[in-house]
Amino acid sequence: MLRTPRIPPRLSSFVTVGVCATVGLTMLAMLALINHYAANYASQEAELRLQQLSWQMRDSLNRVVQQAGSDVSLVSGLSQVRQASDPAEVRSVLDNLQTTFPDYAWIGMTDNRGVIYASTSAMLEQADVSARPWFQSGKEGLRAVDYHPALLLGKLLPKAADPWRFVDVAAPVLGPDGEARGVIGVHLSWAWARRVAANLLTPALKEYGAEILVVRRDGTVLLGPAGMEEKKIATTSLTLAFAGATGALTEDWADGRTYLTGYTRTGDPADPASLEWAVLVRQPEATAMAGWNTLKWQILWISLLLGGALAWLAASLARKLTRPMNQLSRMMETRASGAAPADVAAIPEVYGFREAQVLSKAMRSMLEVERQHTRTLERMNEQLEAKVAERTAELHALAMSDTLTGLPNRRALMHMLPQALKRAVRLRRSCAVLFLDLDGFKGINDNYGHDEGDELLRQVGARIVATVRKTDMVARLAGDEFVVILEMLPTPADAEATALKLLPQLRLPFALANNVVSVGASIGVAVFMPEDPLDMAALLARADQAMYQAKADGKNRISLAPLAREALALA
Ligand SMILES: Nc1nc2c(ncn2[C@@H]2O[C@H](COP(=O)(O)OP(=O)(O)OP(=O)(O)O)[C@@H](O)[C@H]2O)c(=O)[nH]1
Repeated sequence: MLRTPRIPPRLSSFVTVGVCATVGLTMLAMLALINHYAANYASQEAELRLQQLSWQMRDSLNRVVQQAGSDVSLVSGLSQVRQASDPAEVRSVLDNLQTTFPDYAWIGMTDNRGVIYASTSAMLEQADVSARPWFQSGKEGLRAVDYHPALLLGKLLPKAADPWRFVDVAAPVLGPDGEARGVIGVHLSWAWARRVAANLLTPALKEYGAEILVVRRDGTVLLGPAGMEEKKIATTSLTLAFAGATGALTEDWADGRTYLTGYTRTGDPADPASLEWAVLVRQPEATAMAGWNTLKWQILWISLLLGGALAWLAASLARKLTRPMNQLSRMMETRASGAAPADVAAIPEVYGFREAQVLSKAMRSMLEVERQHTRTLERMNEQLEAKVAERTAELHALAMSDTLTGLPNRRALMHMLPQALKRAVRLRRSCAVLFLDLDGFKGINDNYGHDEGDELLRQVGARIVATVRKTDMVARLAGDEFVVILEMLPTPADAEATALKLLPQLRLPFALANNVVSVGASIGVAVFMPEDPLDMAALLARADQAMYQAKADGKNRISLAPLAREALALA
């Protein structure tokens, strides 16, 4: 089976596809890398932001609880409190302390039995709080008591937007003798924690759905989004925070959404004056990554546009780079197909790049050399043809002429006689053949030698030519035989007249090299009439027979052959 040879792709297609594929693959690789690294980066950035926010919240909570602890320690150490004999003295100190930090909702001092001895605004004085955890733990030393709703004070304090919730800090009061005198306790309004959270959550963070949660070890949300407070949660971030870790992660929450969550823990488990809470700052993943998603689509579109532009640029560049090669290859194809350009100018001189320039120059010079060779060959061919024609003419002349006399020979006669006959028919003018044979020529040869005989033949030929008209043809057949063709005869009798004119001319003496000789001639005359058949052989035969007749009649005379129609009649 014949296999069609595979046609390789054009250089421009090859380069264009190659460059476009490279650009495309590079763009895809870049997009994949950008997608991977930038998404990771965006996610890490968001997580770090949430983690930092949780740290800020943690630090603020720790600071306030510590501050409360310091304040309680300071007050419990004051001599006015330790040696107080009048509740008013202690109350004035406590009121002063409250003014320094309005979120101290209530500060009070008990006696050893747990009865309020003095308090801010004398609120709850003489009330028994011995069962309250802050009193119980405060007797032991500086202690913090976790978030709890207000019991007794809830009714006494002014109404607030949220129900009163407290965090308590308490410390024992020792008399000058070192004996316990009671406990000082501070009820820290939870509003403070809400304010800290509100301050940390900037409008931008709120807009992107960031939320701060403060959660107790049992999972109860102390502070958080509406609807979640005082409800329990259980998340990985919560577990990690209470395990003492801090960081951020992506996790699913009970509401079915995925959040990025920063987590940390407040307080110090070894310090009873501190409070342990988990601080979680969460943001829905969709909003946290919204900026990145927008950016991703922008990058994708820009990449596509850039890729398209680059591919177009690459294709244009490839076309520009390969155009010179294409021009050259097309030109070579044209030449190879045989439709060669006329000259060197048809091969363009290309300057696209060095290789193409070198190639085009080489091709131009090759073509120039080829053109010169062709011209030389053409010239040589012309010369050869001219020489052949010359030689052919010479050979033709040689073949057609008698070497001794230079007159046309038998071959020439055979060639020209038919033409003469055709002319006679065409022009309706008769022609004639004189068949002439010298008389006594053999004797000249025998007596004076062959050279003298040759000379005689030359002079006889010349004399016949000189006697007849220039338009008449004189040929030497062989030996001492000559034939004269007479054309355009006005009448058939003119042939006889010419023969009679020849006889005396040939009888005149011939001056040879060494001798002067005289010969005669016998001439047979045959006339061709325009209506005669075109039979050259018959015409010659009639002339020949007439010549023999002249010989037979005594030589040195003419003999007229019968006309063709007469000869036919005789036959
Ligand atoms: N010198 C010379 N002689 C030739 C040439 N060709 C033929 N001859 C001679 O010419 C002679 C011709 O013979 P013939 O025509 O019989 O001789 P002739 O003496 O003319 O006889 P008739 O015709 O009967 O008068 C022969 O002796 C040939 O040898 C030639 O080229 N040169």
